[in-house]
Amino acid sequence: MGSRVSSTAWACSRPVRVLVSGASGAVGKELRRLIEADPELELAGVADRSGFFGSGDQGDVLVDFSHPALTLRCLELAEQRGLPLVIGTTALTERCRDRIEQAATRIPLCVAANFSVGVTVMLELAARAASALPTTFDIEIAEAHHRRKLDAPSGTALALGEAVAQARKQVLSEQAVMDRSVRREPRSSAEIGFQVSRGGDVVGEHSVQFFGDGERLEIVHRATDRSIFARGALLAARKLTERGAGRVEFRDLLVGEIGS
Ligand SMILES: NC(=O)C1=CN([C@@H]2O[C@H](COP(=O)(O)OP(=O)(O)OC[C@H]3O[C@@H](n4cnc5c(N)ncnc54)[C@H](OP(=O)(O)O)[C@@H]3O)[C@@H](O)[C@H]2O)C=CC1
Ligand SMILES: O=C(O)C1=N[C@H](C(=O)O)C[C@H](O)C1
Repeated sequence: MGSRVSSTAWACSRPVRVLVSGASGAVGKELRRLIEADPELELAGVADRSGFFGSGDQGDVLVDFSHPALTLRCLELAEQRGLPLVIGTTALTERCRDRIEQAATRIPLCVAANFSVGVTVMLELAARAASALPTTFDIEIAEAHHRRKLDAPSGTALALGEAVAQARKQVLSEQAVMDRSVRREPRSSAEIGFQVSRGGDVVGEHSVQFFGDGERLEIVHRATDRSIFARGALLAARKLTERGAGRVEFRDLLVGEIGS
């Protein structure tokens, strides 16, 4: 994936300059490591809690894996400078989401809760299973992450919830059950349940379970190396530098990179 030569790099015969937001974080470190190892990429500037990009940081694309407060500043900067923007940060606020819609009319944008190839395919498999199985099958989504993670359920778990809800023509917010301990009633088949585990150094695990009578179908993804997210985001970054304004889904940027 990462070894492909981007047409931008050829056309400009210089590396693609990447601004990294959240550079001191776990994914930010992976991004910096991959950029430094790739002659077609150059680290153009960094931002984290202690400082934002300077006026001298001239980039071709901005990649953000940080916190919604920093994401908002990245959206403002990208819009001001007309920079393509990749957002991996999860638990985005309504303000961020509104700003994303606004920015997408002016700059190329890719926002995904999970930049791994495996989860991108899993989202499609989960939707397919939800529409293929009878609606009597009960859906539960489970996720586990490292002890440092702030948001719950993960952005990926919520995206999986959206995928299965849409496939069943449901609205996730009306069917999501986050805490069963406050309920004293049998489960309805329309519910979509969520379970969250936090501990240790788990990179990220997600499962969608379809419980029938006498059978259970499970779709599981386990991330064991955080570089998968950074690699996917840098692929998106290169591709965005070749596109015009508008929001694009990560799965659409993978066309031609992975199987159909
Ligand atoms: N889409 C995907 O594929 C993936 C998404 N993620 C998401 O990316 C984000 C970052 O994850 P991860 O790298 O593990 O997190 P870390 O906690 O390791 O890093 C967070 C980064 O954001 C900065 N930051 C945190 N809070 C603030 C704040 N209030 N204002 C400004 N900057 C802040 C930190 O700066 P400092 O170090 O100075 O505190 C750090 O650079 C999360 O939202 C996570 O869910 C994670 C993995 C994959
Ligand atoms: O915070 C993390 O680590 C991760 N966050 C993303 C999410 O919230 O879905 C993706 C991945 O699972 C790792």
